[in-house]
Amino acid sequence: MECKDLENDVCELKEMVKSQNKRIDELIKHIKEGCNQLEAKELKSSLFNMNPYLECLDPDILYHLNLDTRATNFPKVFGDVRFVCMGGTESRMEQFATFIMTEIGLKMNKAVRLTNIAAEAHRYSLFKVGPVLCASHGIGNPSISIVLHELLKIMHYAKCQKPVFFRMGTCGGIGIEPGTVVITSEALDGQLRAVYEVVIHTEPQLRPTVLSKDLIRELKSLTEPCTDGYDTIAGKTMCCNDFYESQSRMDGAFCDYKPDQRTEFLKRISMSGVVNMEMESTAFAAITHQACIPAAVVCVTILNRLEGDQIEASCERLKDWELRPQKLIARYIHKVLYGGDDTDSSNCDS
Ligand SMILES: O=P(O)(O)O[C@H]1O[C@H](CO)[C@@H](O)[C@H]1O
Ligand SMILES: O=c1cc[nH]c(=O)[nH]1
Repeated sequence: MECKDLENDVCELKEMVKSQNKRIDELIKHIKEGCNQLEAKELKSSLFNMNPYLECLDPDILYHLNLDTRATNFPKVFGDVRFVCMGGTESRMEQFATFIMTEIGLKMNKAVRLTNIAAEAHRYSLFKVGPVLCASHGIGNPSISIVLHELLKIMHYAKCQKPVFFRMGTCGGIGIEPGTVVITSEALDGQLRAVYEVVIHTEPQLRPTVLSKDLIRELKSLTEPCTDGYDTIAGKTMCCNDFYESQSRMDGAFCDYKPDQRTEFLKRISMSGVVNMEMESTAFAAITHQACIPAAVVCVTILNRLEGDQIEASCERLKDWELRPQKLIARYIHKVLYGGDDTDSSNCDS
């Protein structure tokens, strides 16, 4: 390489570092200041269809997160949140919070651990890293729906602008290599309907499960097939209300069907485009859609259900696989924060 080329490269690199540092400084300033109080007074959150009776509550107690609107200044503490990342377990979300901190250029003393804001409630975990809020949601639609209600109220009270929600999970793959990452294109319930059923006053209400097509496209564009070393695909997800019978496993405590019925079921759903099964995507998609929040579900397959029911991968392998959805979502967040991208999409039109 010529000296001149080298000099040019160094100059370019210096410029890049300078501009990144500037963005990081802006980010830190924004976090330190929280929401400008004056601005916050005039602003409303960008969420739609919120409960009109919330205005009557003073305080509103977010019981499962150990937060209340009188004790916490929501705009100040949560006003800068732009990304809400959710996953089943507390340890995954703490790990992601620590990972995303480095990814977005924030630092913490190595001897210090992130604080779980919701620890005292002993239900879910909640970690805040600058504009990223990380929450665990437990197992199943009822569990994720409770924490989603409370997270949406946080966004609403904090007057958050255009937050984007992600679920990063594990799942059973249907006919795909374990370790594959699946971005959900459609979230279907156990009857293959693109709805989330909520029974209110004994009547079932069917709410559409709509995920952001823009976000799916954007996430797909951030995969690096040649260097990632695994596939990332988009496909339909079946959301089941149970891990065993609803997912047609033969290894639950009860089993009223025969192996050939299991095979027929898995092949049938595979033929209809289902590539994976998990347990929260319909509630996640419907609830975020109801508030017009763009959202995406990214799960790693930890077994191929056409080959068995038991999860036989080692703990090390599972840990490594769990990182895959996290890396993709981190790339998205990094791009939005530093790539000059705009998250200006809502989840109401598709
Ligand atoms: O890995 P998480 O996010 O918990 O997701 C999947 O794993 C759990 C079952 O083991 C269900 O919650 C399912 O949706
Ligand atoms: O098979 C699986 C694996 C993870 N999560 C599920 O719900 N099912």
